[in-house]
Amino acid sequence: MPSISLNLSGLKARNEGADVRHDAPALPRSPVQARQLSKRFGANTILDNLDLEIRAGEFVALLGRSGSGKTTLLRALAGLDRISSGTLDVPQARAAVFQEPRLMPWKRAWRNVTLGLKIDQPRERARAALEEVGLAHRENAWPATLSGGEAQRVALARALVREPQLLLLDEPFAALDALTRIRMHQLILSLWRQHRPSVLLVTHDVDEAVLLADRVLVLERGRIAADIAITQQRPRSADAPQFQKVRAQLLQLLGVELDTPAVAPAPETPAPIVAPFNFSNFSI
Ligand SMILES: Nc1ncnc2c1ncn2[C@@H]1O[C@H](COP(=O)(O)OP(=O)(O)OP(=O)(O)O)[C@@H](O)[C@H]1O
Repeated sequence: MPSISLNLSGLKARNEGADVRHDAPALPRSPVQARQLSKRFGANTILDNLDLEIRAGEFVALLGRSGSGKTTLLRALAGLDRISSGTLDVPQARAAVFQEPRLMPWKRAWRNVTLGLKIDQPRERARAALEEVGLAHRENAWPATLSGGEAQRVALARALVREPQLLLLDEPFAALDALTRIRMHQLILSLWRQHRPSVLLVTHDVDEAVLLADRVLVLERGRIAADIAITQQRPRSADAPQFQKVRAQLLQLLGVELDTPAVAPAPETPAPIVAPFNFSNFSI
């Protein structure tokens, strides 16, 4: 699998120009391999000698408290930011979708899909990608006329048209309403099944992670603190005991106290009207 190998252990390695190579390894390798990866902003170490591997076609979700460095890691994998030290192997063919669709408002939907690409028959390719996300009929729409979900599907089509081996998703469903989010979950799973890229999904939503991923990672203090395989068959029900067990485990890892009363209030005490804790759609 073609990959760029970046050895960015400081300025020296970069200046020597020996840090980018195209590998043709004898053994099949995981498309994403990070070893001892660190990212510092000034005196702040955000990623601290982190090791990460994502196998071909694997769907991985990344959870972590706010500020734990999830986006920093995703941006490094996307090649948007340089790492401070360590090694990082990522496929050349990669694409990212963010919480905001980031469409150019002065370009029609289909032009946004192929923006920056030098390809034959761009319009046909854009149309095919838009069709995959159910938006072929909106190919001529201006971004301002699209709903939030539609705009996010255009962003997804823009990623798909690049035929990524690695698809990076940074909370792409967070700004959508609950119903649209459910539809987007179904869409992303069906696209993943069809194209089989490796996926890294950054999310705050524990349920979303358990619903979609093969593996859920928890980022803490700059490293992967937990790596949990989700073995439940898809489609997954959030009501299944298996689902609830993993959810509880992840919430505990994320430091969320589940404050459920062990004993019902005595009958003579006026019971406060409190809605039962609803695990569904719990996010951090
Ligand atoms: N360009 C930057 N310059 C300085 N500090 C930064 C920069 N980008 C991120 N940081 C810091 O790195 C830390 C991690 O940020 P990051 O956005 O990766 O966290 P996150 O886990 O994605 O957070 P959230 O869940 O709230 O989106 C934060 O303390 C942030 O302030």
